[in-house]
Amino acid sequence: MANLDLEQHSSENEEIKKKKHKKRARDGAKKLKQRAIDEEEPEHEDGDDEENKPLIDEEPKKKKKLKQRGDADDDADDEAITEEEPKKKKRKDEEVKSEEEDKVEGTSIMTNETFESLSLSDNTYKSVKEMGFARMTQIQAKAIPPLMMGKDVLGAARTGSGKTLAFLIPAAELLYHVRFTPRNGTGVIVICPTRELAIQSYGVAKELLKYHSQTVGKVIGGENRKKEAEILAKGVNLLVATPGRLLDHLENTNGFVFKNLKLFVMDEADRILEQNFEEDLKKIIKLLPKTRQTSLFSATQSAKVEDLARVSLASPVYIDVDEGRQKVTNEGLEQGYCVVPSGMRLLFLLTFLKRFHGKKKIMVFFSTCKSTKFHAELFRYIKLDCLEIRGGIDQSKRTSTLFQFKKAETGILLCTNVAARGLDFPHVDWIVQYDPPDNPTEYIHRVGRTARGEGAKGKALLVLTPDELQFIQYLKAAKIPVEEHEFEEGKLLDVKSFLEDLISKNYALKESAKEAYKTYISGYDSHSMKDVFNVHRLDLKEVAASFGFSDPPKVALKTDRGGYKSKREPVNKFNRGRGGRRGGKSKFERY
Ligand SMILES: Nc1ncnc2c1ncn2[C@@H]1O[C@H](COP(=O)(O)OP(=O)(O)OP(=O)(O)O)[C@@H](O)[C@H]1O
Repeated sequence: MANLDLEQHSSENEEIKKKKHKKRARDGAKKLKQRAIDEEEPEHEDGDDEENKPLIDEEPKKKKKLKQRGDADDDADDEAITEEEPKKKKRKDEEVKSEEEDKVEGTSIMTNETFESLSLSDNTYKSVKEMGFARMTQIQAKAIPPLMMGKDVLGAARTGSGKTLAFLIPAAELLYHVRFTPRNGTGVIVICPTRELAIQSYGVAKELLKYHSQTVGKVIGGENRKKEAEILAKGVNLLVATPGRLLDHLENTNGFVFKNLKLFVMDEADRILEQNFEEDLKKIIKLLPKTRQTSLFSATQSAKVEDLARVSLASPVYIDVDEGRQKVTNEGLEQGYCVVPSGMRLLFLLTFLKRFHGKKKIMVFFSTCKSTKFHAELFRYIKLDCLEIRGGIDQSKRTSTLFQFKKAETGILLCTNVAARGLDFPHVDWIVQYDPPDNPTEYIHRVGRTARGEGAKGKALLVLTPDELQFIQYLKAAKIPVEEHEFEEGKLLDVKSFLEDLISKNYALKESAKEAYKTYISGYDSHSMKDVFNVHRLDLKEVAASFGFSDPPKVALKTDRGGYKSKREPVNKFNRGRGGRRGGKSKFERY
């Protein structure tokens, strides 16, 4: 690798920095070390000490310029950064403000149409009312009537805009009107790409059907297959499933009655059609009764979804709520990016999380399971509480974490893309993409975990290395507004040598860091946008530093040295302006 000069340069800088911040280095390491030992140490108030000062300039560069000229309303923004008032009250004010702004701009996800106007059955209407919803979102107003008329629908609407009820309300009405009983078996199947999303949609379906006599169930990977088979044999009228487990039951569970299926729904259809599920889906569709209603929903669409729609939907109604919008992400979402040299990434993340720990609700995305695992282990070791959702964790633990983070007012969730789609965690303050997404589509889904629902607000931060900066052009081309935040290197926690020392001496952490380092590189190698994320441009010494190593560890790296091809998806009606490209086939399982 031709990085010798850079390495030398960075080590010289390191020396200068070390001297300059010698005292702070000692203090910082001491503090962190102390916290690792002493759990009882109280949290500092915002701004009380060095390490709690904002790491990044939380105002995007552009806004700052405006403010200097006196054009911007600066107080509101400053408040958002140094908020002292209770979180709930602040949210309410923000929601009211955002709703007003949305109305002016005509970009609200809400309509003035009411659920009452739909002439729903009393039992469905009662549940919707109890959920606290009176007016419909745009996708609900547009999709529910045709679905209730028995039409096939291909529906696209931005993240957090109420797609779940858009397909579940017609499903509940259908089962009610055809008087499904457990003896009739399954009348509606909803498939979801992840287990957590299936669990969540099952929860919404149960709530919606709680006054109906029809039964609701779920079959998902990682749960007890035999128990599921017994429940299916008793008759599940509305079934929520992940593709692999559904196929397994369709093929092997004798008592599973699906010959009466009336409606088949694919949530996050574009994700389901990606490589891991496409084969399963083809087999599932072959096994299901041909005369049925079908609908596909997602915030982002792909050419494959269009192809599937062409072959499996009969005269479908195409609904694209956001067509023609100037941006594809939510109004209440403030999106920024930070350029952080590879070797400083870990310190950056640690400093960021320490600042907001106990005050904000934060999701941090990593590219691989092993990297998520390592960071969770490291953070817990140094008493920075966090939760994790990723592959390789027992499903019951994943499920309890899902509900724990849903309920939490504040907290940190480290996760892979397994949490990128569809999950509805209330009031997430920050989405941090520590490892960049594979493409703009994945970016949209990740940031869609915040600013969800009517008038909600949230912030998103993308961490890029200087070599990855070109990704911003792709985001802008996909109508995703991101602005740069400056961060001050001098505000990083000066605990580099403390972490290196810790990791070199703690066997378990060291092994975990090695695995994380290895999979980070192989994951990087499997990026579909090779022009932006080129594994050959990685400086391994710097990468190693971001896993707490002073030198790259000796691990066997399985990277493709044979050159790269960019797998771009042709732009089509549904991906135009919504990411525009889809992740190519991954050689490595990234979550
Ligand atoms: N009519 C409504 N009025 C107000 N809030 C609603 C309404 N319908 C749904 N919501 C709320 O909006 C949030 C987002 O809904 P939902 O999870 O269905 O979004 P989604 O469009 O499926 O998002 P994603 O694309 O991320 O899967 C949920 O908290 C839901 O309870």
